[in-house]
Amino acid sequence: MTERSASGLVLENVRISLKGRILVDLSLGVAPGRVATVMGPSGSGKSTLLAYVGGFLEPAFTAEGTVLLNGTDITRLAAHRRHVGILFQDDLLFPHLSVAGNLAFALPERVRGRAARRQRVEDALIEIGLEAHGERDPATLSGGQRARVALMRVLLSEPHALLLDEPFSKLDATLRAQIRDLVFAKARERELPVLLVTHDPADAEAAGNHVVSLSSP
Ligand SMILES: Nc1ncnc2c1ncn2[C@@H]1O[C@H](COP(=O)(O)OP(=O)(O)OP(=O)(O)O)[C@@H](O)[C@H]1O
Repeated sequence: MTERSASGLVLENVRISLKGRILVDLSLGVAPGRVATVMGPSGSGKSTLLAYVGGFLEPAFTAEGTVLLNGTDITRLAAHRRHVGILFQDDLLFPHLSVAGNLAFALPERVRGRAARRQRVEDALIEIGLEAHGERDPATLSGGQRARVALMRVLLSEPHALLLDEPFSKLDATLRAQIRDLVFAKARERELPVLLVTHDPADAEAAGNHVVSLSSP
C-alpha cells in the first residue's frame, strides 16, 4: 500500500467501463466528516461507483484509476481490508440474531473478552436510544429502529469511510430526514467521508450540496 498525504476519500481519474463503453469517468475528493452525493438517472452507474470504491465491482466491468482513503491507496485491496462501511436500501439485519447479536457480530475481533464486547454493544444500544431493546428480534422493530441498528452495526465495524446506497429510500419523509441527520452527525463525529447515492435532492441539500452527477447511460 502506498501512502499519500490527503485525508478523507479521494478518487483519482476513475474510469469504469461496461462492454467497452465508459460508464463513469471522474475524480473527486470527500473530506473527513463530509458527504458527497452521487446523483444521476437510473443506469448511470451510481451503484457501480460504490461497488468500485467498496471493492466489490462485478467482473462484467473494467476499471482504472485510484482510490485513496486517508492517504492509503486501497484500489487493489480486497473488500474486507478496505475499512469501508456500506449501507444499502435494505438494512440486511440478520433475522436469526437479536438486536444485540447483530451489533456484536460487527465488532472487530481485536475487541477481546466477553465483558468488553458486551460493554461495546451496550454503549452502542445507548447511543441509538435502544438500550431496552437488545434482546428483541429485529423483525419486531419499527423501520426507524431497524435503520438505527443497521447504522450502528456498520459503525461498530470501525470503518474509515461510509458508502450509502439509497439507505433512506424505504422510510417515510419524517423518519427519512431524522435518520439522514443521524447518519450525517455520526459521520461528522467520527470524521468519516461519506459517498451517498440518492435520487432525492433534499438529501443533497442536507449534505451540503456536494453533488457528483453521473450522466445518462
Ligand atoms: N453485474 C452486472 N453485469 C452487467 N451489467 C451490469 C451489472 N450490474 C449493473 N449493470 C449495468 O450497469 C449499468 C449501471 O448500473 P448501476 O446499477 O450502477 O446504475 P444506477 O445508476 O445505480 O441505477 P439505479 O438508479 O437504477 O439504481 C446499468 O446499465 C446496469 O444494467
